[in-house]
Amino acid sequence: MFYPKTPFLGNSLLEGEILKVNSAALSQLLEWLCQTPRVTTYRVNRLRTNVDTHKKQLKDVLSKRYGQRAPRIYGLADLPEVLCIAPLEAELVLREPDPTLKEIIVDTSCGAALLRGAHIYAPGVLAMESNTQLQECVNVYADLAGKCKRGTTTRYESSEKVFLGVGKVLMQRYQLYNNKDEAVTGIAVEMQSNVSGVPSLGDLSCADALLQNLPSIVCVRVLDPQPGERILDMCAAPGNKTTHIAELMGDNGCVVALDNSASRVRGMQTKLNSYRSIQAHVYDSTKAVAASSDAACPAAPPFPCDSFDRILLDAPCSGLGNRPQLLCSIKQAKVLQSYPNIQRRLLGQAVQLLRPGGILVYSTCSVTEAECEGIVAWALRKYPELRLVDATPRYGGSGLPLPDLEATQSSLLQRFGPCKDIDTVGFFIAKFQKDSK
Ligand SMILES: C[S@@+](CC[C@H](N)C(=O)[O-])C[C@H]1O[C@@H](n2cnc3c(N)ncnc32)[C@H](O)[C@@H]1O
Repeated sequence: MFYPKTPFLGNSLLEGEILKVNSAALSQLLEWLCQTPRVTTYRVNRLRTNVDTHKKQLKDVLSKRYGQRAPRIYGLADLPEVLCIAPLEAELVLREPDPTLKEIIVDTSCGAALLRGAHIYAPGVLAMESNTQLQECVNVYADLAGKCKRGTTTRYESSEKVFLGVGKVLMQRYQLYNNKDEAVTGIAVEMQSNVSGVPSLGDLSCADALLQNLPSIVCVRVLDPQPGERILDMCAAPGNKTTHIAELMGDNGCVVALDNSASRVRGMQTKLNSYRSIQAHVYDSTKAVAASSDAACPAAPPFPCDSFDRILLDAPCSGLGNRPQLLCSIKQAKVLQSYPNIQRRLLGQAVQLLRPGGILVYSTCSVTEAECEGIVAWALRKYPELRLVDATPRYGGSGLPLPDLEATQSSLLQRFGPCKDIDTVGFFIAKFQKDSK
């Protein structure tokens, strides 16, 4: 069965941008990006509930679905708010399509989500064969070639379609494609099983617990927010790290959440409203430093220099760490090359806004040297007042070596990449401290 070994379908120009110095590690990285992280993680909101109570609720859901063979739920030593769901036993993992079933085709981003346990939402369905009935089981494929037209009624033949699993149809063709006036929403196909072995449960996020990638959880732990502090989250939407910051502070202190996308800030507002410590603003963080530093610290941006105890810069990035990537949506090298520029501008503002002795965490869900270690090397050159501190708790590996980053420095960084001990998305975390004056 065909399965990609690179998300770039052999676009060597783009591949060459990813690891320019550590190019020997590239082919392993590309293949790893195409594979699915098999452990599911939820972050429990311990301001609202107890982890054991939530574990029991998850256990009930899994037992109802898988009976005696329900996958294990377990915690992690340094992250008491985390619950992990193990993958299914090997015998329960689907390998081949059932030749008696009809087919549906989904786009590659929908395909990636279903490999991580999601169901299929209506916009992701490209093709459904005629006469497919409600409740009928179908083989689900992703279209890597990008040539399947939305609404196709016949079987889509392509050497670049990838079998992903079997699902039960909840919406028929006319519901998916006949309504030209408004976008169709909701679950179109409920997955029964997939080829990755991640339980197909859909997103069980609720006010008590959030489905979140492990490195994102580790990132906020590395920031180590403390009750009563003033903390800036410079690129906050959809607010998943912001709420974690507030939870670790016991909702006691001030978390300023900025994002330059009005729609994304609107989208996270309801979630943030239940935390009294969080204030969100639509704002361009490349302009977050006030021209004059005379005034007392205002409630809204721009802010005077030295205003924050800790800053999280979870920067806009290429997103190349997301897994699985069946097909990368970035097609041009210049798009990849554009990210370090905005990352440097945001980091420059962060250094000014941080008080002496304060902590700055820089993170990306990317794996390119330029967006990760390259930014750290640049920051250490440009801002002598910054020094690296160990990015703990440590679940990922060290940073990659670069000519202008000493080995002792890269060992303080945390990079989530191909690794035998932990199977998660690609991610990068650097922790800096600003010298006390
Ligand atoms: C990686 S996402 C942040 C994810 C978020 N920290 C979380 O964990 O939920 C990057 C965000 O940066 C925002 N962004 C991009 N440029 C920005 C800018 N100049 N100022 C503020 N936010 C920006 C984007 O709108 C996007 O929401």
